[in-house]
Amino acid sequence: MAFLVPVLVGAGAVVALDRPVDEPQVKVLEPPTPTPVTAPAPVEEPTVEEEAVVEPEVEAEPEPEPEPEVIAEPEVELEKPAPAAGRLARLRARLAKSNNVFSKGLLALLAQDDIDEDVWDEIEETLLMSDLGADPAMELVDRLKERVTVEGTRDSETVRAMLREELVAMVDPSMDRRLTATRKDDKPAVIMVVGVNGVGKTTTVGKLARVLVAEDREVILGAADTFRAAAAEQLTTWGERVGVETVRSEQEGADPASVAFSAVETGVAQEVDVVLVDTAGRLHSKANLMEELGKVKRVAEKQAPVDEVLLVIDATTGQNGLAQAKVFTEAVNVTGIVLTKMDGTAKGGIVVAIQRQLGVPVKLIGLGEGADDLAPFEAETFVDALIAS
Ligand SMILES: Nc1nc2c(ncn2[C@@H]2O[C@H](COP(=O)(O)OP(=O)(O)OP(=O)(O)O)[C@@H](O)[C@H]2O)c(=O)[nH]1
Repeated sequence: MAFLVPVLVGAGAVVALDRPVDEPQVKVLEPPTPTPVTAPAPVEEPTVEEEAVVEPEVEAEPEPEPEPEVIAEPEVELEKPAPAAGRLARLRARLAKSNNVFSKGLLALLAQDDIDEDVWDEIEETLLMSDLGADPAMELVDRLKERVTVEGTRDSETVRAMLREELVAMVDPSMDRRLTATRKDDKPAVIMVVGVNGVGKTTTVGKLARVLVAEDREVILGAADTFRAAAAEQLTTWGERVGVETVRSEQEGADPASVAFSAVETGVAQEVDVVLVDTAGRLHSKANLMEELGKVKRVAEKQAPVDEVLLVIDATTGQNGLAQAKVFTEAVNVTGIVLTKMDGTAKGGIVVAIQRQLGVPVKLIGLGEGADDLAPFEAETFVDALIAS
């Protein structure tokens, strides 16, 4: 399945820049400085008498030849991000902890000759520990029970194939996980990234910019996280590494909606493909902060429609993260989930739980702190990684 519609440039895509690399990469929003209006000085026509008293012209010293101006070309080494296609397969080893639960734990239990009720309980418990959620865990146990009865004797390959089939069905390959990242109606695609504190929003925006650059898209970043002082700097650095401009405000605590507006405005003017807007982490329990998120979206939409609102969830927070997520889906129309920190958790089942409870597909997963450790989510590749031997 293609990750982004409709153009997918494969490996080795050249990073396209629409301006020379020595231009400043940061657009800083500053109050406009009033331009003093000065009347042009009247040009006086010289009179004839005046002309008569003009001293004979002394030959002026020849002006020294100006030194040719040397423009220092800053050494901007642009990085070439890894292509997005096939990333999940390449990073599958990062799911080692989840793999331990499914492949080592679950498969061993299922491969036993006699699976009695105690073993089925243990299977269900293992599924619950992976954060699959109570209903899906029960459903899966029922499906497996049914199949084990029908299949009779089972070798480990049959069991693996059976579990794979059932898990893939639960992760649901039919969900539309494509990310809108294509211009339409002469406007850039706009993607907003939201979530609670510290889940990895800024990092995700930076990594996503690289995914898009790897696909030859032109991107603008908007640092609408005006709450955390370092966030704009962090985002700017991510952008600079791949030649992407960041629109930000130098004023701490500036109105995030106005930064988002300016970022989209810049994106429209520069005719880029995608504007990525980072927002501040906020507690789902703070109604005013959730309202602010709605405002950021509305104000940005005065320039161009927001196509995607990606909710970032830290996979290690499990079911607690789910409760937070619900509030976000009520405040803004969340179109996709980014599950971060999947490299550090055994709770791979959270993918199913989130999709079931929120009705929103997981579109991307974070598998590490490295710049290219963000992968488009693919149901089958994900399940294969979980049950790999
Ligand atoms: N291991 C791992 N760490 C990650 C991943 N994604 C992000 N992180 C780390 O999580 C930490 C927080 O990331 P940020 O991007 O600053 O989080 P944020 O949501 O923007 O934070 P606030 O703006 O304070 O809400 C950083 O140390 C990231 O490197 C991931 O997929 N795996």
